[in-house]
Amino acid sequence: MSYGENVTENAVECRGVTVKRGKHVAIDDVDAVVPRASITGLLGPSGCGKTTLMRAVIGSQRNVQGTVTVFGLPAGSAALRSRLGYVTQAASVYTDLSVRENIVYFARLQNSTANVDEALAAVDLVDVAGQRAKNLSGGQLRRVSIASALVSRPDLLILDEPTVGLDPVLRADLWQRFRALADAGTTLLVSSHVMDEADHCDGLILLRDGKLVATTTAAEMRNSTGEQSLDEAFLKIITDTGAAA
Ligand SMILES: Nc1ncnc2c1ncn2[C@@H]1O[C@H](COP(=O)(O)OP(=O)(O)OP(=O)(O)O)[C@@H](O)[C@H]1O
Repeated sequence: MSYGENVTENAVECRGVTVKRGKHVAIDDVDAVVPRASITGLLGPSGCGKTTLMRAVIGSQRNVQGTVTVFGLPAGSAALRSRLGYVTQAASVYTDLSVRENIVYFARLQNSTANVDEALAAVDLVDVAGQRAKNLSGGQLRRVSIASALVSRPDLLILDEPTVGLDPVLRADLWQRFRALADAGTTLLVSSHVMDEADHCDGLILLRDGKLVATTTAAEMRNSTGEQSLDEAFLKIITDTGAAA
């Protein structure tokens, strides 16, 4: 049985989702689910539609056909706003403010600053909380963005390429933190164009050219193809499924 087929408690369900951006079909009839309290990787080459699908889940994407439900409600419902955190590829950080002030700002938008320390600790920013954001490294800035989303304690955290450009140590550290969040009950949907990141995910949604290639796991990718390298396994899967055409 494929990953997710028998899960009743899905955080996200996409059925027959198609998104046209201009004349281009960015997402083409995609069915996929994101189980609760787990890490789902949304993987595929650059331009395959990862951001578009995430925006459909957030409810910010126009021209979405098919159905996208989040915690049983239509994507974009007002009742979902406080339950979702979305971290885009571009860091959304006020560089003139300190790290803590950034997090407090986003906390105030949610009417509660109760979780500021918790959010800073979750991404290991406590030691630099007083520093101006403009003096931070790229990896630290990325973590400020994540903390800004975490401060509202979202049930579903959507992260668009959070590890891109980070060194291997920082990448591993971030994945550990994502795992801790999932273990504590948060659902994570994480995009990446790096197949190796599949090993950190409980389940995978593989996309290519807007089409669903497979819903699977890293272990299943290796087993079904006999390839140890996930890049090679992905290539074999798209060849075998005809998605390479
Ligand atoms: N505003 C837009 N108008 C028309 N087409 C767009 C627009 N934004 C994106 N696209 C196209 O939609 C497709 C999917 O883009 P999307 O950003 O979702 O892919 P992605 O997998 O997230 O890529 P990346 O990893 O490079 O961010 C691409 O072919 C892209 O060129």
